[in-house]
Amino acid sequence: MNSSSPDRPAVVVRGLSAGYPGVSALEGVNLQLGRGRITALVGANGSGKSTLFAAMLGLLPPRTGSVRLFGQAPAKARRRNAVSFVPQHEQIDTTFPITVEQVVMMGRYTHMGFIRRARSADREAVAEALARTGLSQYRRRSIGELSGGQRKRTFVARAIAQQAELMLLDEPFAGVDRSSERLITELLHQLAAAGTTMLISTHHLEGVHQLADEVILLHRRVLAAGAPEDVLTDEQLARAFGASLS
Ligand SMILES: Nc1ncnc2c1ncn2[C@@H]1O[C@H](COP(=O)(O)OP(=O)(O)OP(=O)(O)O)[C@@H](O)[C@H]1O
Repeated sequence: MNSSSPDRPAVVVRGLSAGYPGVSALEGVNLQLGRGRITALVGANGSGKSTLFAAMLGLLPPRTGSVRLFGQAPAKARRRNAVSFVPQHEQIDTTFPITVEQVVMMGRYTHMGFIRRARSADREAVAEALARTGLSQYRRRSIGELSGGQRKRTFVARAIAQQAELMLLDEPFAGVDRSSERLITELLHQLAAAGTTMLISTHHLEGVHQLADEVILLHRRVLAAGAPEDVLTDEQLARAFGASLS
């Protein structure tokens, strides 16, 4: 069985420790994500969720341990367009003069050559992603003129247009209205049914049972992982949200 076998996990993280000068954000993290599965990443503020995404994207080198995406190092997996990322709201510069359609087209850059000329397949993928996220009529709008939910949908549309096998979503439900939340949840289920693997960080615990096949409870280390009903118990949540990070 090679690393591209459908039976192999999409993501394998082993003994991962990572952080910043003077900060140990992740310690000895082990996890696996099954192909076509939706996994929710749950943890208190500062528990290391965004750091885990950065390590999985190859943006933060491990201090110890390893991350393998489809058997490859993150940078290599990204070069072959296997990973897309939906950032947190705060990571987006809304003053940048760029339209919804241009943001979504960015999801196609890795499909284009060095010159980045959009072909009909790129334009079709962008039009489809805009339609699936209900944004077709906003395509010429600047992202600074959108509501929080519309802006989040724009970045989900960019990830859809990229057609990657693995999607990482950092707080896709933060600051979005109920209708955007329902639309995004439904879309993520459709993508998973088509084989996309997803890791989704969320503070929105009530929605996790409807959203995810599995949950990882993070508190610098993995406190628990498994089915939502096994992981989201009062006792485990108290450990994750009640404990200090020292
Ligand atoms: N660029 C950075 N430089 C220094 N410390 C950082 C940096 N980014 C995060 N940290 C620290 O690393 C730890 C983990 O932060 P991280 O952002 O990964 O947590 P999080 O679970 O995503 O939090 P939140 O839910 O608030 O987004 C925290 O102690 C945080 O203060």
